[in-house]
Amino acid sequence: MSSSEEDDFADLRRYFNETEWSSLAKAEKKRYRNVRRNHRAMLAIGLNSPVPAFMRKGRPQVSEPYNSEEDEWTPHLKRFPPAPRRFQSPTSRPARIPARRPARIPARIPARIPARIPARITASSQRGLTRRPTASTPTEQEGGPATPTGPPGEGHHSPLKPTASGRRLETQNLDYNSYHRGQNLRDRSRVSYTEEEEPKDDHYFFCEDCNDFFIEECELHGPPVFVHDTPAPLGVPDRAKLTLPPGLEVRTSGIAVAGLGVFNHGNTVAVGTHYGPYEGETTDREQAVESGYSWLIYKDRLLHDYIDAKRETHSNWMRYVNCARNDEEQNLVAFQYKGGILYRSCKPISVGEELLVWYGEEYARDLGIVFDYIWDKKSSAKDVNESSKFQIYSCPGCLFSYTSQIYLHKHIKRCHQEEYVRLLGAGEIRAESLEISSREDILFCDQQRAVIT
Ligand SMILES: C[S@@+](CC[C@H](N)C(=O)[O-])C[C@H]1O[C@@H](n2cnc3c(N)ncnc32)[C@H](O)[C@@H]1O
Repeated sequence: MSSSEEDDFADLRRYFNETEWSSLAKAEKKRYRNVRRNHRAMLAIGLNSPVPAFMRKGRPQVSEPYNSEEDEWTPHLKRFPPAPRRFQSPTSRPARIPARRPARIPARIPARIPARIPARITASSQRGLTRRPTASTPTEQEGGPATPTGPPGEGHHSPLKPTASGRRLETQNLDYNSYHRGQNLRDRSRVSYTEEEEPKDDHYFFCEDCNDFFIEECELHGPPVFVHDTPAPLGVPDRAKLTLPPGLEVRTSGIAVAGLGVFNHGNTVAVGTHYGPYEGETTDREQAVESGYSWLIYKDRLLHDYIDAKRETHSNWMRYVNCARNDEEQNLVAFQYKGGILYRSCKPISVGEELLVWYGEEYARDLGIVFDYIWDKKSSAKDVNESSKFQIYSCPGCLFSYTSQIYLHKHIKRCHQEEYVRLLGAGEIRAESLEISSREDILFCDQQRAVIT
């Protein structure tokens, strides 16, 4: 890059003033350009890429040059939470899936899951952390370090981990422990950091248009739009339905086996519309795991609550929102805001369309929810009528279900040997079509036997 190109920072003018820019070394300027280019490239191909710290609005102005390790952690930059995660295609997961463990609670949550408890409990991906210089002595609680030696937060979690706000605590700890600071050969003063929970790490909204966080209002699009619940006294029968905001209704879901769901019957819901908070009773882990209606709410790194909407008398309409089975279907994102769970529309929701949020892969799996493993754009469920055409093929031996019979048969072949042999004998399965390719994401269940290939 020529020096005039280097000095022309029009592309990065949003993020630096002239003084800051001129104080940067050539390599640092190049690096910021690369970071921005990579971030955009990842977004362009549909990957979840947290907005690099220097590109976030509201970053504090600095009086010294930016640290070139900013992408990992820059002490003088305030850290902002990573972008909320969206539906993650099951095909992006490793082919082999751990057997189901009944005690797991999904953090219905992407980690914010909007992280769910392996039964719909998840951690908030909208978590940001700051650190302050101090000595660090790791202590253990819930299997994780109280004062992790490495930085958590954005940019360091695998984008393939399940959670939009639904990351599991174990995953977080793993990330802390496995984090290694990049080597920097340049002179710099070294300090050791103890992690300090940024007190307002769930005080951010996210603008779907700018792909950026904001606190009170987005610079370009203003304050967040909220649709409020209809007030209803706590404890009255059917309270959850009474709280439905105007324009929404509860009726049989377009997903064949899902029970009730929430539909838009008012005007088209614009992108960036907020609902919530999710209402329910604070409960313990055991009950949350059993419920099917709980979210995990992070209070700080080590403490969390479980909010359970099982009782219709003590919850709101959000308990009826079902889980999207694929990217196309998802029109709501769950995230943690000020200690509660909000849903935000991530695409326009037409009249007649069902509201569908992503619970987090693990939680959904624990609930036996069907994913579209062989998602075909041509037959995508764009509306309720189409989605109700889905044929569900359920495994007689476990909870897993598929939208393709051949995938169900492959699952039976893999996990339920006796049933497989029986179906073969009865002529209900034809062995020749059941080769399992390494690219196929066939679920293992806890009744898994020998793998027959
Ligand atoms: C939070 S509740 C949603 C409301 C629920 N449908 C009802 O009638 O009360 C979660 C439960 O709905 C069902 N569910 C949600 N999404 C589903 C999906 N995509 N496929 C199948 N069942 C689903 C599961 O039984 C799950 O335990």
